[in-house]
Amino acid sequence: MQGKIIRGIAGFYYVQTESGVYECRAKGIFRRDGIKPLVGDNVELNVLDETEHTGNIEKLLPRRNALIRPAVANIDQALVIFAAAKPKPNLNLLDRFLVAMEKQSVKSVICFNKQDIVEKEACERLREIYENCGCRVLFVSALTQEGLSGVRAILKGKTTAVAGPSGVGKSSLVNLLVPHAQMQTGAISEKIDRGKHTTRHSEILAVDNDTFLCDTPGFSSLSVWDMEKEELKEYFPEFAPWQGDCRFLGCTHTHEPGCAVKAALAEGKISRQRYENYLEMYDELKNKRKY
Ligand SMILES: Nc1nc2c(ncn2[C@@H]2O[C@H](COP(=O)(O)OP(=O)(O)OP(=O)(O)O)[C@@H](O)[C@H]2O)c(=O)[nH]1
Ligand SMILES: [Zn+2]
Repeated sequence: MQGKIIRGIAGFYYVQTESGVYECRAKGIFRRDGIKPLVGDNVELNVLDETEHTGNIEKLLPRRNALIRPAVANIDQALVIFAAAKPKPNLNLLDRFLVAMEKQSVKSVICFNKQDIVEKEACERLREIYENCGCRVLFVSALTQEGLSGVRAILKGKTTAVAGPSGVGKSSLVNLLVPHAQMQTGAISEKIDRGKHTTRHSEILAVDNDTFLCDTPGFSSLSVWDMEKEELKEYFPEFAPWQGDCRFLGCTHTHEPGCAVKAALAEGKISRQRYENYLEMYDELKNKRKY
């Protein structure tokens, strides 16, 4: 039987199949291939006990991708949720997340929640900042449910990593998108009490048979990346149209004369907010060996 690992905890993997969730071990896989199964992996499993719903994972099916942070396989896209206000969106944090996803070749969709408590102008401002960043930008309200059908359409048929800082309404949105979310996680936690005391791992919620949401904890630990400072500019898609016009090959767009990215910035073609966050991250990467 085939299924998808939706949760991994204390050596057990919970595999969603057509006939429900199976609690599995994966000893053979690790011994044979040295690969640790990830949440999101599609697997071939062998049922051990049909009434107990236990099994053994026999084989990992080929992975499309495997993210390091969050540790999850076969992600199609990321939905990054911030509040348009309350809390005021930390755009520096948002840009860090977008960079982390770009680096892992995963497209992000930006979702600003709490649309109901902000003026239209505030939304427009946010839209302008992110209009050229290569991501779709959605405005929603978990309170009024405005914009929710747009989110549903984007999720349909895909496995989406959902991320966002605390207090932005992530749980409220996930509960609307997956009405049985509480039940899905509750049922598993009940079976394995220890789960409550171990560190939180990524877990996947089934919206329907081919639509999955992956709740990704650890959002604030995005400060150190494994990259050279020269690489960072690749992850700001709005720089791409101008990169080739800089005077110097390998221009970092920070201090060089004849920089076409800075010229585009001066003309308002690149968002100042985004550019400043680029500079800040660049400095951080430049200084990282000092720490
Ligand atoms: N006005 C307004 N308030 C909202 C909306 N969505 C959520 N809230 C409120 O914002 C607060 C935080 O919502 P949660 O869903 O718990 O947020 P969270 O992001 O899951 O936060 P953590 O549990 O800390 O991770 C709650 O008081 C919600 O009622 C919204 O669309 N509009
Ligand atoms: Zn340049």
